[in-house]
Amino acid sequence: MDKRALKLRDLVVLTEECAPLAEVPALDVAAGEALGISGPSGAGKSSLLFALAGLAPRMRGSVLWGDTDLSALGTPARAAFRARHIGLIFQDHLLFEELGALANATVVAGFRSRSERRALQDEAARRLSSLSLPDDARDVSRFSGGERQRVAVARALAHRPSILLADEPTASLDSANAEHLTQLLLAEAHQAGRTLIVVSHDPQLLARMDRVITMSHGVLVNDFKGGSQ
Ligand SMILES: Nc1ncnc2c1ncn2[C@@H]1O[C@H](COP(=O)(O)OP(=O)(O)OP(=O)(O)O)[C@@H](O)[C@H]1O
Repeated sequence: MDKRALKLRDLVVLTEECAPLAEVPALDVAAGEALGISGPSGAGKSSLLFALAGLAPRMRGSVLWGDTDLSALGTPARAAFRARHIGLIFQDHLLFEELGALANATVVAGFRSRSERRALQDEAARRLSSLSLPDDARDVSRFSGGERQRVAVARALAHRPSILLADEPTASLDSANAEHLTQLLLAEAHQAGRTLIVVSHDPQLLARMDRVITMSHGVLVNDFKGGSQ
C-alpha cells in the first residue's frame, strides 16, 4: 500500500449551480494522520469530505493526494482513483440492498484484474469475519443497523486503501460499538498508515483524533492538535 498525504490549496467546493458549499484556503494532513472535522449541522463538513473523495458536484483549487490532484481529473479517472486508493464510510452506509455482505464489501471488483479480485475477495471475507459478520447469503436489507454499519466498514477497507474517509461513523452505534469502531479506525491510521479523515459530532471520537479542524458556515475556522490515545 502506498501512503498518501493530503494537501488542499484554495479549495472551494461548489454546487452544480456554482454556489459555495465549503472553502479551505490551505490544509495539510500527513500520511497516516487521523484528522477530525467538527462543526455545527450545515457547516459544510460532508461537502468537504465528498470533495476529498472526488465526489463534489464542482470544485476549484487543488485536492492533492500525494502527487495526484483530484481536481484535475475527469469523472472516470476520479472513480478509478477512488476505487484504488480511497475507502469511504458514508453516513447512511449506502449499501446495495439486494446484495449480501460479501458482494457489498467487494463492489470495487469491477476496477480490478482477475488476480487482484482474488485478493480483494480474501481481504473482504477476512474483514467481515473479524467484524463478526457471517459470510451468509442474506441480503443486507435484512441486516440490523449495527450489522449494516460493519458491512460498510468492511467495504471501505477490503481494497486496502491508503485513504480512509468516514462521515459520522459512530452516529448510529451504542457506546461500546462506537468505542470499538474508534479503536479500529485509529489502528488503521497509526498502525497501517492509512490517512484517516472523519466528520463527526461525537466529542469522544473527535478527542481521540490527532488533530481536529472546525468548519462554520462553509469555512475552515479552527485547526488544533488533539490528543489521540
Ligand atoms: N449538492 C448540493 N446542492 C445544494 N446544496 C447543498 C448540496 N450539498 C449540500 N448542500 C447544502 O450545503 C450545506 C452544507 O451541507 P453539508 O452536508 O456539507 O453540512 P454538514 O456540516 O455535513 O451538516 P451535518 O452535520 O448536518 O451533516 C447544507 O445547507 C446543505 O443543505
